[in-house]
Amino acid sequence: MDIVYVRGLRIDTLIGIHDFEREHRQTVVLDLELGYDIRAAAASEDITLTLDYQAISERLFDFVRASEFLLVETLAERCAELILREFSVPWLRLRLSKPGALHYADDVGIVIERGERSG
Ligand SMILES: Nc1nc2c(c(=O)[nH]1)N=C([C@H](O)[C@@H](O)CO)CN2
Repeated sequence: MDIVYVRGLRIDTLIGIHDFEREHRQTVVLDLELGYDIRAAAASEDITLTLDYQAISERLFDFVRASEFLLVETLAERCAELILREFSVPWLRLRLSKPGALHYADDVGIVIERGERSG
């Protein structure tokens, strides 16, 4: 299985468990690895036969900036569900980073894998 990836997708959103986080937007950063067989697209040059990373990025941008979750776990899971459902992706690895969360840490976040990875 080949991988189509997006790295460093920055989106401002409301996320966090503390009161101050419910009033001030923060930046989250998404890194995506999406499993797909890209051979048909490579043979035909037909974008409809692969994953359009621009379409996926723009859809996630709209979803995340409108969200107001408490936990990074919840946002990551909802993003993964959306990609699997709307873009027929069989497998993905998603890293959700919240770089401004802790002033004494460079970055915090979560990495999840969903779906079935074959070949
Ligand atoms: N596993 C998690 N731990 C914490 C989260 C989270 O979303 N998942 N969130 C917070 C706070 O919102 C922090 O990001 C800001 O102070 C703490 N722990």
